[in-house]
Amino acid sequence: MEGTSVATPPRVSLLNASALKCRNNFLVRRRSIPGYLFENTRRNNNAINCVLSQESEGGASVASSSSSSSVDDQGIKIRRRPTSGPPSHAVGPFEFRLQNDGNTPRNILEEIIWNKDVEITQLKEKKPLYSLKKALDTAPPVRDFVGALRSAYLRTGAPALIAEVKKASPSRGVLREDFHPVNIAQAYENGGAACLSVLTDEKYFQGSFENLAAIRRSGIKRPLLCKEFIIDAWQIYYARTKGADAILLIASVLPDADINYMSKIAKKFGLSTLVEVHNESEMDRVLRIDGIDLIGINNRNLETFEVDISNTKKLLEGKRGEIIRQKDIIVVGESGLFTPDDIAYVQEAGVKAVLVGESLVKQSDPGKGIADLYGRNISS
Ligand SMILES: O=C(O)c1ccccc1NCC(=O)[C@H](O)[C@H](O)COP(=O)(O)O
Repeated sequence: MEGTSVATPPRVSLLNASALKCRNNFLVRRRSIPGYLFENTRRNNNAINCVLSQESEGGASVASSSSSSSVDDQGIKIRRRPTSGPPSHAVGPFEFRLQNDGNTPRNILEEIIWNKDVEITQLKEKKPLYSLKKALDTAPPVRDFVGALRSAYLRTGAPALIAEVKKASPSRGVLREDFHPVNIAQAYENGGAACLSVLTDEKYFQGSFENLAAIRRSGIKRPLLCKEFIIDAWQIYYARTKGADAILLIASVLPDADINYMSKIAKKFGLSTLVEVHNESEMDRVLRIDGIDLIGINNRNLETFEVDISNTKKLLEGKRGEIIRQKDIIVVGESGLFTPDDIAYVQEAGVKAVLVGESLVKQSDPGKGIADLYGRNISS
């Protein structure tokens, strides 16, 4: 049934309906965001979420964004959710899914985001924003993620290491069977990692928010990046309740207005925001967003899984590199880093930090893996 187009009834987006509701009974103002949200959310939980969703749908953005381009101009190819009708239909014992329709993810990243959309909707039902307030008030203090990277870079003269606690991934399958996140985190800290990245997505990476919380509770001193696919501001609050010190925003998924707004929410909590790009267009977008001080260049194409560390060099050349230096932005080289030559290559390109998962987590002694990766001991 390749390419078969099936007429589907026009779908009244629930979002639009709630947005109307939102406008009728709720004026959204941006004062102290977290406090404001709690002050009003009890009465209008959906209203806040509808505004966030409205922004994420590229609707009228409430948060001011320094980028004036529309969502369409931003070249974002990842669709937030299926575009029409049910994802598939069953005939007797068989389930049919039309090819090339709006309901089949075009790549793994889009599949992850569509799954995340459903997952977060269900989580928000169970734990509405106002219910997180007590957990937020008792969360462990935030640690300076960017400050730790800067200190490590100055101490060692090499790119600071963000070591990733990752059991599995879509591109590489299970990386480590005997996966004990706290032990791995401890080995990373002993080996000289400046910060840690903890995968919290369960379905595609076998991670969890409980891993993040357990590492935070264990006494590990290194700041923690919650490696989650963020599509809704609620996830920022939830990550903080689990002890996150930094969050990840992916430019190929989020419009500028969402990156702008969500990074401001993060800043309200003292969290750092790592904004991840993969190509020149995404880099140019992010460089126009005020207040971004940490940019990750992913050498892995999250749609094709192709990994090429020259991508880091490409995105730091010329004017882009100049702007980054002028704005004192820390750039993190991410993915596909296995040897001292790889580290030297991205450092030469201009990164001051690297994010490394596979080449470390697969080691029987991940701490020793760090010394092998750098060609020397970088622990303090
Ligand atoms: O790694 C994947 O297969 C993947 C697929 C879709 C979205 C994200 C994915 N990985 C996240 C990362 O970018 C890596 O975990 C991180 O950069 C570390 O990469 P590596 O050192 O190559 O494990």
